[in-house]
Amino acid sequence: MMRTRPLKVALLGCGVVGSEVARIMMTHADDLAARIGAPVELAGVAVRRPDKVREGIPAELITTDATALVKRGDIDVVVELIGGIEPARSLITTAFEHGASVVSANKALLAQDGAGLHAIAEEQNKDLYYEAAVAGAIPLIRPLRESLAGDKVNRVLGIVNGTTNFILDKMDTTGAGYQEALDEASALGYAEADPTADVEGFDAAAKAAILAGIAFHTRVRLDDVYREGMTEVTAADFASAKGMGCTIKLLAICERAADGESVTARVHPAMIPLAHPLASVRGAYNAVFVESDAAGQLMFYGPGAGGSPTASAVLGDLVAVCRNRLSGATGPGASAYTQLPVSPMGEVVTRYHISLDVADKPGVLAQVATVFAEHGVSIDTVRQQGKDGEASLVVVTHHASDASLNGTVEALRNLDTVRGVASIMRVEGE
Ligand SMILES: NC(=O)c1ccc[n+]([C@@H]2O[C@H](COP(=O)([O-])OP(=O)(O)OC[C@H]3O[C@@H](n4cnc5c(N)ncnc54)[C@H](O)[C@@H]3O)[C@@H](O)[C@H]2O)c1
Ligand SMILES: N[C@@H](CCO)C(=O)O
Ligand code: NA
Repeated sequence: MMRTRPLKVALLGCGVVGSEVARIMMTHADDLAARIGAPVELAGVAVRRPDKVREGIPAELITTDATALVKRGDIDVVVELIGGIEPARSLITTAFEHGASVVSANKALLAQDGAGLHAIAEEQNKDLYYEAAVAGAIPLIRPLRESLAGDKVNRVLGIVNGTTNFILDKMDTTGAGYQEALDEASALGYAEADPTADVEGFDAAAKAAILAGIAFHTRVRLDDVYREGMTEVTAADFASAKGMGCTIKLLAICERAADGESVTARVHPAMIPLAHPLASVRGAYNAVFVESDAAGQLMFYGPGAGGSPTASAVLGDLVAVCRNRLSGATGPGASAYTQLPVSPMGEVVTRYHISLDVADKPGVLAQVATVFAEHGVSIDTVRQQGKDGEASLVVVTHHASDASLNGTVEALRNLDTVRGVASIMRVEGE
């Protein structure tokens, strides 16, 4: 039976995502009410610029006082779409303290203080949902938190940032320049307010922290995630990748150690074979593989950024939280009981593609090979191309630890015959 008293929703932030959430709430009000079992009413919208025209949103709902809105006491659900750490954190905390549950898309905040926010939500017996925070529209948080709650996840690997995938895809397929592609991603609403978060890998690292925490039932914070952005990836790197039958993607990789005693989480550009499904993830799409004991390998794929796709995930959470309010229940809270340590990047084992500029004279190849051997890094292939007395040497290794690889590269730099290390890139997906 339909309850007639509406559930009241406060929207904080009416930008790319917030405006789409408001639009869908208005245009799909009847369907949402039928699915929830009660009408949902947009009770207030906190904005920074009140004079901006916001089609479809009654002017009397607009306020610049977000704190007063979350303190009203009659709000059932606060939807936080401001982004950033403050005032988002204080507003969410105040919302819980004044009786509301919270839906957020704020990965930066959740990666920094998810545990603290979950603790307050639990204390107040309220929900904290954030499907939109990782991989946009793709259902990923809920499958990990609920569908896979009976399985043991060992690995989560994928593309979790739409902006950088869009840029790398453009650079690879159209030869577009980095800045041109970034400007287009920003105009399309994919990039963060400060796109440094995207291109330097902070956004993907925040998502990796959230995913690793949920997947391995442990606590992983942004600072625990090894991070390299994609600003240094060049057209020459793409040419090298092509030579190897690969392309380059910015990957997030979260792994449980083989002995099960620790985990790692990392974000960096990597070469992947063109035949790998991640190679054909184009534009702002995301794709994530989850590997678990019982299920085996699962792949989640879909739009990873943009107003409308992200709003889809927010609305899904809103419906779930509203249903919980009506039934007097709360959804699953934080699960960090395993308390596994996060190992440093040096312990990660993977393959490497190293491009060196060397002198083209007898014995150089042997010298270089000796350095690899001395550091216990086994070489898979070597390709040499001469150019005017100098040569370019491309070495692809077998699996080795990041620490051994770093030691190798440092020693190579000290060889007189090595003029420079042109690029080092990890090779994944083989
Ligand atoms: N755009 C996407 O594709 C996407 C996807 C997933 C998650 N997210 C996340 O969703 C959130 C919102 O992203 P967005 O793309 O809509 O950003 P946006 O910059 O377009 O919107 C944020 C809005 O919040 C407003 N705002 C800032 N401080 C405020 C305050 N104190 N009170 C009221 N309003 C305030 C800003 O004026 C702006 O309009 C962020 O956490 C972002 O990381 C975005
Ligand atoms: N800026 C983010 C938005 C989605 O989280 C991205 O490009 O993936
Ligand atoms: Na998602």
